[in-house]
Amino acid sequence: MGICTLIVNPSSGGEQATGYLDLMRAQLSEMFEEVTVKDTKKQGDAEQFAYEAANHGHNAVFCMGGDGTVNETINGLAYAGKTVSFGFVPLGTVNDLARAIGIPLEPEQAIAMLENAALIDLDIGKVNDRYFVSNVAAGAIPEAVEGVSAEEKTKYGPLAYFIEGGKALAKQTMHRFRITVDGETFTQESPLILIALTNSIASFESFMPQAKVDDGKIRMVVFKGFNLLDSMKLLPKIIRGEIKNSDSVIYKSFKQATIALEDSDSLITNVDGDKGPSFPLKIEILPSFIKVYGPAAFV
Ligand SMILES: Nc1ncnc2c1ncn2[C@@H]1O[C@H](COP(=O)(O)OP(=O)(O)OP(=O)(O)O)[C@@H](O)[C@H]1O
Repeated sequence: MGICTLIVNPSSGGEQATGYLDLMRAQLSEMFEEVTVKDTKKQGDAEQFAYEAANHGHNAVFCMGGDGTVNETINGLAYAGKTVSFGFVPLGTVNDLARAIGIPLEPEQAIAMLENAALIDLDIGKVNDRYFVSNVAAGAIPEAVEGVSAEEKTKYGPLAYFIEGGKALAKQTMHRFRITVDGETFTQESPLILIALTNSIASFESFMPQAKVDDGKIRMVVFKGFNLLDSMKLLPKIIRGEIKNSDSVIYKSFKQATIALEDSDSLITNVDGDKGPSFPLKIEILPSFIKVYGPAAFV
């Protein structure tokens, strides 16, 4: 049966984690001989706990938290470089990876799903020295998202990001990027670059419908500068999942890319919802890097 660690972020998703702990522990006890529970206290704890669990021979690491906790746990496992399965109960505001795999967003159902779960191959990405499971963004929206407080997230959910993101895009702060994707180089002025591993970005499940979690590819959307008319045309395309066909963006799918900033060196990036590394960015795919517990129907 093996042994596992359960990492709990008590602060995530409006502090619900502790309320589901007993249920989760009971479920994991059915699946593993021994369950070690670790509570995070601050940034970096989930990564450290996952790293240690992998190095101490645990067969699986689970976490309960938002996208930040999922990202940290994956980073810990990736740095440990051991074959360890991963599972999670989504408790955040956005939960892009859960949406991508079809893990129920209702915590009790996500826990119950583990009873008959399948292990699903998951690609992960690497941006500079950080790993990611869902997305990397650079430009106006990440700058704005940095300003979204925990209170706003709890109050408005994903809408908080859209309100701030919309305000930022309206300001149209453009940057000049030099981008190389799989050996092809181009430059483009853009207010926003989005890099996606999953179909769901910032909880928008139809953003990139063609993205599969194990297709060995990363997608990049470089927005060109746009006026009000362009954005009115773009929005229905985003909603219908057809953004790649829009004249207002450059769309690429790739395995490896570099993105340099030509006009300044201090643009904020966002990786899986939290602050990411600085430019230049080197991005690559690690195909089917880890196995994640997901609904059997997904396979
Ligand atoms: N005990 C704690 N108290 C306060 N903050 C914590 C604690 N443990 C971890 N953290 C912080 O919480 C961050 C991650 O939060 P997480 O993303 O999991 O939840 P969330 O913010 O509710 O979800 P989302 O990112 O989807 O909005 C970590 O990066 C860490 O900085």
